[in-house]
Amino acid sequence: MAYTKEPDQLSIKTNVDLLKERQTATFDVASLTQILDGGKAKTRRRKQLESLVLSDPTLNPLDRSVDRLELYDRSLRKAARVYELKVKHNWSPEDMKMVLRMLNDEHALGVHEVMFIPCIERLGTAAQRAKWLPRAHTLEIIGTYAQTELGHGTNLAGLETTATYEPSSGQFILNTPTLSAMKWWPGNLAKTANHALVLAQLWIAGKKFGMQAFMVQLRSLEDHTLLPGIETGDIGPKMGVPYTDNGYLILKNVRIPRDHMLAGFAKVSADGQFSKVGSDQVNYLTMVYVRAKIVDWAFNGVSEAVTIATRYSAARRQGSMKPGDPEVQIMDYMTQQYKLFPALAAAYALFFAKEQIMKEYVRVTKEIQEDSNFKSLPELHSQAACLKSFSSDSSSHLIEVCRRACGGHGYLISANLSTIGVDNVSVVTAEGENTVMFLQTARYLMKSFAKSTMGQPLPATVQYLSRDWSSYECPVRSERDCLNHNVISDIHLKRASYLVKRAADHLQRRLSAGDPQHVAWNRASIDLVTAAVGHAQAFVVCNFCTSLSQLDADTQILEVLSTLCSFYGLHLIIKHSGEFLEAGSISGNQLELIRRQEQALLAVIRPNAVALCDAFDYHDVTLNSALGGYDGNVYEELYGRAKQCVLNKTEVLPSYYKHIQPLQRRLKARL
Ligand SMILES: CCCCCCCC/C=C\CCCCCCCCCCCCCCCC(=O)SCCNC(=O)CCNC(=O)[C@H](O)C(C)(C)COP(=O)(O)OP(=O)(O)OC[C@H]1O[C@@H](n2cnc3c(N)ncnc32)[C@H](O)[C@@H]1OP(=O)(O)O
Ligand SMILES: Cc1cc2nc3c(=O)[nH]c(=O)nc-3n(C[C@H](O)[C@H](O)[C@H](O)COP(=O)(O)OP(=O)(O)OC[C@H]3O[C@@H](n4cnc5c(N)ncnc54)[C@H](O)[C@@H]3O)c2cc1C
Repeated sequence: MAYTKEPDQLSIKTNVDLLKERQTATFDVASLTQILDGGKAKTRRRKQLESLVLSDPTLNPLDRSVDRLELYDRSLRKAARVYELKVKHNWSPEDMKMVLRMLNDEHALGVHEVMFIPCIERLGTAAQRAKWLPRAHTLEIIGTYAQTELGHGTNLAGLETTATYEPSSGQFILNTPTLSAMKWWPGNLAKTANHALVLAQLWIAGKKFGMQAFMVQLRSLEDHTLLPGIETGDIGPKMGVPYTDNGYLILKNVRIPRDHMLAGFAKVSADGQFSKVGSDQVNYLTMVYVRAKIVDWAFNGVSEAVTIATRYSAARRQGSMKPGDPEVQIMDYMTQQYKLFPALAAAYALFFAKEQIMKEYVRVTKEIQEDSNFKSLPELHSQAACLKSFSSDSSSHLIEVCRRACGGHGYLISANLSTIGVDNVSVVTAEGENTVMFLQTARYLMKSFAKSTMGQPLPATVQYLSRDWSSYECPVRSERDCLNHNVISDIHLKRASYLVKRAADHLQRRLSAGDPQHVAWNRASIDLVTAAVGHAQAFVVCNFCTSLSQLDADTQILEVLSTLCSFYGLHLIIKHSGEFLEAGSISGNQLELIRRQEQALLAVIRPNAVALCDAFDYHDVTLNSALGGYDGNVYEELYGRAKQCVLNKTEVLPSYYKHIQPLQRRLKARL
């Protein structure tokens, strides 16, 4: 099977059409891969890890169509193996990131890795970090992040789990007071974790002090049995991520010591005095981190899906343009290019967006942790919220477009597009439901807009709101003008600024009509979400342009990416043309020029499409797709995998002897 081979060794057998596609590339794929990896040394390191990890028999992906228990067992086996290798080879956090990405079909310990550990790192004191992190890194303690409850996920103020401080014993007593207060959803909670960071309302002497994070041991470290007062279980099968044991948790008078409240920013003294440093929202920092990570996962999802669909579209021939002519590669159809290339462009746009938001996250958390400076937190929250939502909305849509672009074969599990899609769609809801997150950004935009009208300075991401747009005139006069990145950026910023003002005006109109603030907010919320989406798109497009202007790459790579960037910006304008026209960003004539240029760019992108996917450098094992292998031998692969299907294990199945043969005999006997 091709998925056990090194892609580099496959060129002799490669599908001829794919080979030709690679010959038309105008840039050096390996150099672009190095840029995407963050440098030559990182590519080399990733390749080293790849040959170690992906040739490991325990970690080799298998068909997913097995039962839940087997899936859980297999993914835990893989996770255990990853940790064994991590300790053996002393992998750095950067190495772990690469390994998780190459094994992206299963993350049995995902919440431990992505939420539990980061939460201790961000919200714990130095002593707490020293106490728990080494044990977490060696899996002596396996943790979950238990925040969401049956009754409340979005509205954190509504969480009902209580942690009541008792000065006489110096302990917190944790309780689940109602059915709706039971924790519901946390990954790794049901069966895997032996500890949980439980987010609960802190009560001291009858007074509530808001949500805090408490370290609670759930299971014995000897035999993994549940401790007294703890009830957990799995919440049942889900649409995707079947390998994760998302769980429920009921706490009955569970006592923990005072130093088990994460106290980096809030403390309870022995006699029950509560004190805090900086913003209340600092407890939400782990969520900001995961939202930034989700931009990265969205990038992974789209880049994988588009690699599969593009290679398949090069290898697949069906129909001819002119009757009697040989059949064409399906990628020759313009409509097919119009499915694939927006996804390809979005993948690169999201790559640069995730780089930027992660950089900001590191900068701002450093300011918070080292200088107790919370100044940039609101802007970071606003950006993480809208980018999380925009990227996961885009990836869910585009992965499905890629699946459909593969016709009937795209519907097979062996194409792996359904799995990539259904896993990816979970992050539309997880870590802050997208509409709710867009509304958080809108809240920041409304405040920023108000500041701009008062002439106050604004942070970088919203500075465009302070610009005087009254003299703006879109300079597009020809199709060629449409390629200019400054022009494209301005068109997007003008539209975003209009949508923010439109939402602010709506809000003000409601308030002037006498609506209380919360009523006005709800009535204006559709426009508010639209404004946040426009803001996110403008950011992603401008950031793509700026990132390219700063990129250290050869001219061929810059040229190809520049085309892709223009296409992405123009495509979004076409998709939301009504808003751009209404905003006065462009005129009707300019819209027509943009449409022509957008479509003309498909032919410019086409020769590099396969190479741009190759540059993501996904190993065949990681893609695990019969349609998306590097060698493009799609039919051999489909047939090979079909032969492995459990129904094909015997020529005649026992079910035939059980159900059909006796019936046939009975029916025949009646005649
Ligand atoms: C899920 C499976 C993933 C599969 C991935 C598939 C793809 C894989 C591909 C590649 C893989 C690569 C390897 C990766 C390995 C993967 C492992 C996966 C495992 C981990 C997955 C974990 C995912 C999910 C986990 C969770 O869901 S945890 C729970 C998350 N919960 C939420 O997000 C709750 C949402 N609600 C809120 O955030 C808030 O309550 C609210 C809605 C923002 C409202 O806040 P509040 O009640 O305080 O009210 P407001 O009045 O609105 O706000 C008051 C002020 O506070 C400001 N604010 C709010 N939030 C924040 C914040 N976070 N930071 C800073 N400031 C904040 C707000 O702006 C207000 O400010 P003001 O100045 O205006 O007053
Ligand atoms: C795969 C997966 C993994 C998860 N992992 C974890 C985990 O590890 N730990 C954990 O604690 N949680 C986890 N969760 C829970 C997740 O964080 C919540 O489901 C999520 O935050 C959404 O909250 P909710 O379910 O309460 O949705 P709701 O808030 O009930 O959303 C339902 C609808 O109501 C709308 N809505 C709600 N509030 C508003 C508002 N204020 N304004 C406008 N519209 C609104 C939403 O837009 C949505 O359309 C996970 C969820 C999933 C799906």
